[in-house]
Amino acid sequence: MFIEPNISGERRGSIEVICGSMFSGKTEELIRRLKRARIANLRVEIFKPKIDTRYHEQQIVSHDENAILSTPIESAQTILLLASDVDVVGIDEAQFFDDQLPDVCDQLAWRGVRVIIAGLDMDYTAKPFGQMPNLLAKADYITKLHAICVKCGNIANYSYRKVINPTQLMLGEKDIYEPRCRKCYYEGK
Ligand SMILES: Nc1ncnc2c1ncn2[C@@H]1O[C@H](COP(=O)(O)OP(=O)(O)O)[C@@H](O)[C@H]1O
Ligand SMILES: Cc1cn([C@H]2C[C@H](O)[C@@H](COP(=O)(O)O)O2)c(=O)[nH]c1=O
Ligand SMILES: [Zn+2]
Repeated sequence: MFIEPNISGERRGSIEVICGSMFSGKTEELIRRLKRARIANLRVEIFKPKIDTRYHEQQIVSHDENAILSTPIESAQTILLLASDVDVVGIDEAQFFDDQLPDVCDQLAWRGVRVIIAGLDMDYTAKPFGQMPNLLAKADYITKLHAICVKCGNIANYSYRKVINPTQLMLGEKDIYEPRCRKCYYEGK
C-alpha cells in the first residue's frame, strides 16, 4: 500500500501516478489518498475530463460505487486556474486529457502542490494511452495496480474490448470491457 512520504509537514510538490487496466482499483486508490489528504486538513481540488459522464456528471465514482465530488473540465490548463490555492490536486481518467497535462502537473508540483493522477496506461489495443507515458516519465511515485483476469483468475494487465469498434475512445463498463491477463488477452485477439 502507498504510504504518503509527507502528508502534512513541510509542503513539497510531487507527482504521483496510479495506473493499470480497467477494474484494477485506480479510482478507489485515488479516492483513498484524497480522503486522507482531507482528513489531514489539506485543501484538495479534484478534476476529471468532461467527456467522462459514465456514472455521474460531477462525481468520480469507482466500479464499487465509492465516490467523491470533482470538477469536470475540458482542458488541462483549466486546472491551473481552478487550483491556484490548494495543497493537493487529484485527477482521474488522465488518459483522456490533452497534451498540456504533463506540463500542468509539473507547474503545480513546482508550486509545491501534491498532484495525484489516475489513468489507464494502455488502451484496448495494448498501446500507451494519451499522455500517460509522459506523466509516468515525470512522476515522483508510480503505483501500478492489477485487476483479476475474468477468464482464468490470474493477475490482469490488459483491458480487453468485447465489441468491435476501432476508435480509441469508447466509454463503457463490463458490457464492453473485461480485464484479462497477458495469455487470455492475446488468445482473444
Ligand atoms: N475482474 C476484476 N478484478 C478486480 N476488481 C474487479 C473486477 N471486477 C470488478 N471489480 C471491482 O472493481 C473495483 C475497482 O474499481 P475502480 O477503482 O473503479 O477500478 P479502475 O478505476 O481501475 O477501473 C474492485 O475493488 C472490485 O470490487
Ligand atoms: C481500454 C479503453 C477504455 N476506454 C474507456 C472505458 C472507460 O469509460 C474508461 C476507463 O475507465 P476505468 O476507470 O479505468 O475503468 O476508458 C476507452 O475509451 N478506450 C480504451 O481503449
Ligand atoms: Zn487470464
